[in-house]
Amino acid sequence: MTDRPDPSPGAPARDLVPDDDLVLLTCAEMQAAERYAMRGAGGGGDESASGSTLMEAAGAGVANAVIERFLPQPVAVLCGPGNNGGDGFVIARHLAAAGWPVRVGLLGERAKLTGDAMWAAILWEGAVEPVSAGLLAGRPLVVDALFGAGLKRPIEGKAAEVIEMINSRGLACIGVDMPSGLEGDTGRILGHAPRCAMTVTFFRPKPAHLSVNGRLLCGELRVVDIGIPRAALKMVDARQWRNEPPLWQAALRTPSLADHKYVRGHVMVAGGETMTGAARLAALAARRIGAGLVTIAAPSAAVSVYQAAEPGNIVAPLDGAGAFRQLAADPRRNVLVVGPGAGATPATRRLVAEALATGRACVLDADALTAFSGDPAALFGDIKGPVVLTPHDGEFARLFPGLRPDLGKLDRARQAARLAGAVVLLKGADTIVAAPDGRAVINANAPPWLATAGAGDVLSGMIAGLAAQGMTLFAAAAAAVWMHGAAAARFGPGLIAEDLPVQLPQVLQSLAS
Ligand SMILES: NC(=O)C1=CN([C@@H]2O[C@H](COP(=O)(O)OP(=O)(O)OC[C@H]3O[C@@H](n4cnc5c(N)ncnc54)[C@H](O)[C@@H]3O)[C@@H](O)[C@H]2O)[C@H](O)CC1
Ligand SMILES: [K+]
Repeated sequence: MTDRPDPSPGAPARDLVPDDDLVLLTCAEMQAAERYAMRGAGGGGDESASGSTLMEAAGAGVANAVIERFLPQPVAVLCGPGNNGGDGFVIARHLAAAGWPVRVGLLGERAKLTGDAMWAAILWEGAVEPVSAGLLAGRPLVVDALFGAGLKRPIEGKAAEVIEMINSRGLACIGVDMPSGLEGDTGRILGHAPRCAMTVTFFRPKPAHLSVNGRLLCGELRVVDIGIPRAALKMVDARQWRNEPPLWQAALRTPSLADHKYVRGHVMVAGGETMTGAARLAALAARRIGAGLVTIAAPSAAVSVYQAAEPGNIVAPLDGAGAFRQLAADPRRNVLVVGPGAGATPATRRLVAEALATGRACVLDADALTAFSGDPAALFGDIKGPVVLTPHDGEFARLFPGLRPDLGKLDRARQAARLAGAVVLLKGADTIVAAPDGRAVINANAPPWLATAGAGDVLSGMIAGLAAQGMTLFAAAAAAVWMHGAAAARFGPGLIAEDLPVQLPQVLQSLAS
C-alpha cells in the first residue's frame, strides 16, 4: 500500500473502485453479454461467437470440471427444455467421448427443442430417455442441466420428483450454471433445488451464487470462460460485485509518520443509558480499525460506567437537549454513530435528528432504525449528508415495509438505498451493501459463528472508524463487512463480539502485506 493524502478537510473521500474480475452479472446482463459476444456472428468480426460455440464451450467447460474432480463413473445427465438442457447434451457428448457411461434424460419432447439446444441434441448420438427416477438407479453422478438462467416459475412434476430424489439419496450432483430451481438474480428457491457438490457457471457468477441459498446449494463454485470477451462487461456496465479487498483496499488509509491522532479521524458514539456494552464495543472497534480518537457521548446516568471502561475512550456527558449537537459541533468529530444500545425511544429519534442535522457522516444502527419503525419518512426526510443504515432483516422490514422479501435481497437493498438516499447495509450471512446510485456489493466470507450478540455493534464502529480516516461510507461499509467476516474466520467457533476488535490488527496487517 502506497502513502496517501491525509483526510484533511476538503480531501475527497476515497471510494470503492470497480473490478471486472469481481463483477456479478444478473441473468439479463448475462444474456446481454452473450448477445455482445454473438454480435458479429455470421460474417461479423473475427472475435464473434455463435450461440452454438458458446454452448459448446459451456458444455466442454463443465465436462472438464467433472473429469477433473470426479473419478470415471456412471453419469445421469438431466436436460431441461432450454439452453441449460442444451449444455447438458454437450456435456453428455464430452463425457461419453472420455469413456464415461452416460445416460441422458430430457424433460419434454426432443422435437420441441429449439435453436442451439436442438443442435446440441442432434450432435448427441446416444439414447434420450424421459426424465424419471429410473435414471437415478445405481446412484450415478448427476449432471443437473434442467434449468438455468431461464427459470421462470416454481419447479414441479417430474423435475421436482428427481430433484427431491437427488437430495434424499444424497447423490453427487453437478449444477450446470446453477442448481435448477435457484433463481439467478434473487437466490430464491422456486419450489425445489438440488444440493450440489459442484456448480459450474459461465463468464461471471450471478448474484444467487453468493446468496445464502446459493452457498448452501452450489457446493464448490467454478466459473469457466466460454469465450465472451471482457469488453462485454463495459457494454453491460453491471454494478454489483463480490465484496473482496481489490474493490476498496486502495481506499484504506496507510498510517504515515506525519500523522497525529486528529488526521486519523474522530468518531463519536452516542452511548445508551442501560445497554452500555453496545457503544463500548462500537468505540473499541472504531479505535482498533484506526480512528485516531473516539468519544462516547454518555447519558449523565451512565457516565461513570463508561468512565470505568476502556481508558482510551473519551467520555463526554450528554447533559440536556441539544447536548449531542453541541458535542458534534466540533468539526474534528467527523463521523457520528447512533443506535447501538440506545433504546428505540423518542430520545433516540432526537439524537438521530441532531446527528443528521450536522450534515456529517453518520452510521445509524439498531435502535436508531427501530425508533423510526412505522414512520420511516421522518428519518429519510432528515438525511442530508452521507449516511449508512445497517439494518438486519427485522429492522429492514420495519423501515422498508413495502420492499417484500420475494424481491430478492440485492434488489431490496438497492431500492432501500434509493428510497432513503443513504447507503444501506442489509446484514446476514450474505450481507449486501448498496449505495443510492445503484452500486452494490455482496459479501460472502462471514462464518456462521459471527451470529452473536454485539457483532453488529462492532461492525458499526468499524464502519465509522474507516470513514473517519477518509473513506466514503460505501467503501467503508464494504471494507468493514469483509474485515468483520475475516476477523471472525480467523478466530473460529466460540467467537464472542469482544473477540472481534482484537483480531482487527492481524486483518489489517494481512491487507497491508
Ligand atoms: N447466457 C449465455 O451466455 C449462455 C447460456 N447458456 C445456457 O443457457 C441457459 C439459459 O438458457 P434459457 O433457454 O434461457 O433458459 P433455461 O434453459 O434455464 O430454461 C428455460 C426453459 O425452461 C422453461 N421453464 C422455466 N421455468 C420452468 C419451470 N419451473 N418448469 C418447467 N419449465 C420451465 C422455459 O419455459 C424455457 O423453455 C443458461 O443457464 C446456460 O446454462 C449457454 O449454453 C451458454 C451461453
Ligand atoms: K442447472
